[in-house]
Formats: sequence, structure tokens, C-alpha cells
Amino acid sequence: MPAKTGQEYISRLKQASNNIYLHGERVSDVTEHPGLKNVVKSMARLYDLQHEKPEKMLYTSPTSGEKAGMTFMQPKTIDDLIARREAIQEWARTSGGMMGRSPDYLNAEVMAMGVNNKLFAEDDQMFADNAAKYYEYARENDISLTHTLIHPQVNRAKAQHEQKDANVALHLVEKKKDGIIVDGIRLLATQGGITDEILVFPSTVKKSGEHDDPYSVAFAIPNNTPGLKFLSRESFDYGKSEWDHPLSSKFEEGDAIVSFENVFVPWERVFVCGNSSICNRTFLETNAVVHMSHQVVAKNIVKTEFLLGTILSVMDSIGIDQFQHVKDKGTEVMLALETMKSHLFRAEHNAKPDASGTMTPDFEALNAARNWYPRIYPRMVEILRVLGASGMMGIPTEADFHHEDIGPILHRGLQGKNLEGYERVQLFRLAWDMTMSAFGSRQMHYEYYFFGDPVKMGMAYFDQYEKDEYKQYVYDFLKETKSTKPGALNV
Ligand SMILES: Cc1cc2nc3c(=O)[nH]c(=O)nc-3n(C[C@H](O)[C@H](O)[C@H](O)COP(=O)(O)OP(=O)(O)OC[C@H]3O[C@@H](n4cnc5c(N)ncnc54)[C@H](O)[C@@H]3O)c2cc1C
Repeated sequence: MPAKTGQEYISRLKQASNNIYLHGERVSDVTEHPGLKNVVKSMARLYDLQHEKPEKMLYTSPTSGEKAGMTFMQPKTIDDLIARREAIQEWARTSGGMMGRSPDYLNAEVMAMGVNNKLFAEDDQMFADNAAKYYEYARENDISLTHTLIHPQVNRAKAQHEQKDANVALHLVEKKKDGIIVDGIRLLATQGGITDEILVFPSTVKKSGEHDDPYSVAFAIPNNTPGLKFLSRESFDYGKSEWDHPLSSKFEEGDAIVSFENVFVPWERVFVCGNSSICNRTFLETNAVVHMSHQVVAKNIVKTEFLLGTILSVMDSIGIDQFQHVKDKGTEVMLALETMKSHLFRAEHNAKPDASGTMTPDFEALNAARNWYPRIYPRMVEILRVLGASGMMGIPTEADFHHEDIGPILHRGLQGKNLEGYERVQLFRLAWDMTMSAFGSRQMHYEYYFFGDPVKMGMAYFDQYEKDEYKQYVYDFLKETKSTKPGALNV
């Protein structure tokens, strides 16, 4: 069966022995390392869920006739789109939406680029065929993916070819008979090293000029390809109990700098080779951005539900839900949730088939939602932090509650309106881990930069927005004003 189990996911990682460096050493087994093993377990849980709820999580592969992961499906109808989204949300619920790079995100990208591959054929038909075959390969083997889109932050005021060391960023070194050689650095692979393969694609928002053609590549390779290294940031899973760190002990995905040292990529894994124009159009013209946004909006609805539930429980637990400004803050989050749901509904119910016959959600709705969420997520986090107040810091550990001298003092002293001390602190530890721990602050940073720099995204949104009809509306309204223009002004 193509859809893998959690054990198969773990076995593959053990066998692959990806080159991942963490805390100053090479990790010999990511499935056993204290900074990674818990998120590996959470990923395995997602794959097991496919088999526990096959009616929701699996569908029949169009090529093998076997059961494949639902989130790889090419939707042909609105019902397909909804079924796919329900699978996405089923996965998201296991982490309260805190695992931003659950496999469905990149499954959506691979699917869209595989079925809408004509753009890649502008250089050579081979590249379009490669994209189609890669989609089938990823689906039939339930490949887990990470991706890297961004050049290193050396000097953002200059293009890559103008940098003082123009060889730092990932670039094409050589075209050979059987493939290409690439070398350099890319940022920032979330889940780098704990997945099977890496997708190297252009940025969704940063555009390149033709002088940056050597930096304009797209390909997919296994994470244990010789010369490939994942240089991971410090893990925010500090090995604490689930009670102490309810989120970071399970869902710390890790972010890695990716180093390519003269890495060989066979031609059959190349989708774009040295063409900035194709790269600049990739996400839009393959509709990958639409299907990825659909996944993101669905996931963010679950995340907002989780956040709202925590906010309301905190209000209840310390009896603040009667105060006017507290209610108003709760309402802000409720409105955010309901607005996101409306965007999703519009996106799915206005969906239309694209040229490849893929049922494609209404991008206007999704584009608004994906531009808006980075702006409201920090506000929702602030609301939880502000309402929690001292409770966000009055959070002794599980060990403190188990201590015979101080446990009873804490249990009594930290009781809430409707919860005992142990339960109230457990709730507040969740609120803290969601917003203020290293894990929680990274979540905020992550949502803010999810689709790219929100400032550039906002500029692009403004530029593409159909503005004329609204301006015309105003001019027409003004024209109907009963007045006479002074003759002297008619020059
Ligand atoms: C937690 C986290 C996880 C991530 N995971 C991934 C991942 O899995 N895969 C991946 O590929 N990427 C990932 N990213 C990277 C993400 O895509 C980028 O952070 C995002 O695209 C912004 O790019 P940058 O970080 O290079 O910012 P920069 O472009 O360096 O911007 C830095 C600041 O300068 C400003 N600025 C820069 N250039 C300009 C300009 N020309 N005009 C005006 N202002 C400018 C920006 O507004 C911003 O405030 C992740 C990032 C984070 C924070």
C-alpha cells in the first residue's frame, strides 16, 4: 500500500541516516536524538492516523489502484476538495495546528506542480514530465518532504550575482550529461532532516532578474544525497515532560540551514534549470500557491480554534469573562475564526476546474486569508498573553506539584475559579507554551513569515487587486452631484 505507517516513516529515517547537525554534532539517528525524537513520533502518529481512519485519510490511487494518502489527491470535484480539506484538518487537530509542516502542505505543492506542469516545458518537455513523474513517485511512496526557497541574508539590497561572494547562495555549477551540479546555501528548511526528501524551489514572493538565472533552479532530491547537510538550529524540545511543555515536547519541528556541497541532481529530478522567468512564475502558474493556501487556511482554522479554546478556558479559570474588555478581546478572536471559515467556504464553493481538470479553489478568498492571518496571529497571541497576566509566569513544574512539602501549597494557592491548582497550572502552561516559550515565540515568527515577507506580500496584493471598479463607482457617484463647474476652470 502506498500510504505508509508511522513505523515505516521511522524505519525509512533510520535507514536514510540523513546528514543533520544539531547542538554541535552530527546526529547519528534522528529518531532517537532527544531534540528530534518527539517530533518524529508526532509525525509517525500522522501516518498511523491514515490507517486508523482510512475512509477519511486515504483514497484510491489513479495509477496503482492502491490506497494513497488523501492529501496527495488531485481534486476533480468540489466534494474532492472538501474531502481533502477534511483530511488536512484531521491531521491539524492532532497538534492544535502547531505542526505547520505536516506532510499535507508540500503534498499539495507536489500535486499542483505535477498536474499543472506545462510551464516547466517552456525550456524542455523533460522538465514537465519530471514534475508529473515526481508527483506520482511521491504519492505512490508517501514521501515526506521539506523545502527550501530562500537565499541567505547576506545583502538584501543586492541581487545574488552582485553579492560580495556570489557563490554563497545555492547556484548551478555545471550541467552534465546525466544531471546538474549545484553548490551553496539555502534557507530555511523546517523539518529538514526528519523527512525523506527536499524540494528546492524559488521563493513565492521574491522575484529574480535574468542575471540571477544561475540561482534559479527547482529540483527534488533525497535528504541523504551526498554533499547535502542540514544545519539545524537549537532544539526547543528541552526534554521536559508533556505536562511541563505540552507543545514543545511534541511538536518542535526544527528549522535548518541547508548546505549543498557540489551536489549532483539527476536530470529526472530537475524541474527548472537556470531560468529566472520560469522560477518567478512557478507558484502562480502551476496553481501550487492556491492549493498550498487551501491547506494553510484549513490548518489555520484549527489553530485558531485551539487558541480560542485556550483563551476562553483561561478566562473561565480566573473568573475574568464578565469584564467588558475581556469579552471584547474574546470577540476579536471569535471574529477572526469566523472570518477564516468564511474565506474557506467561499474558496471551496466558488472553486472551478483549471486547464488540467483540477478543481481549484477561489484564490481571491484564499489570497485574502493568507495575507490577513500573519497580521492577526500576533494579535491573538497578545490577547492570550495579556489575559493570562501573572498566570503566564506563575507556572511551577510537574515536579514541584509532586514535592511533598510544596505540592499541597501550590495546589491550594494556585487554584482557580473552576479548577484545582494542578489543573489550572496545566492550562496556563499550555497558554505559555503557545505564546511565550521558545516554541511559542517561534510559532508567532513562523506565522508572520509563513508565505514570505508580509510587507512584500501586501505590496503584491495591492498591485494585483482589481481596483478600477471601486474608483469608477466613486467617480460615477461624484458625477451625479448637482453642481456647476465654474467656467474659468474649463481650460
Ligand atoms: C520559523 C520559520 C520557518 C521557516 N520555514 C521555512 C521553510 O520550511 N522553507 C523555506 O523555504 N523557508 C522557510 N522560512 C523562511 C521564510 O520563507 C522567510 O523568512 C520569509 O520568506 C522572509 O524572507 P527572509 O527571512 O529572507 O526575510 P528578508 O528578505 O531578509 O527580510 C528581512 C526584513 O527586511 C525587509 N526587507 C527585505 N528586503 C526588502 C525589500 N526589498 N524592500 C522592503 N523591505 C525589505 C523585510 O520586510 C523584513 O522585515 C521560515 C522562516 C521562519 C521564520
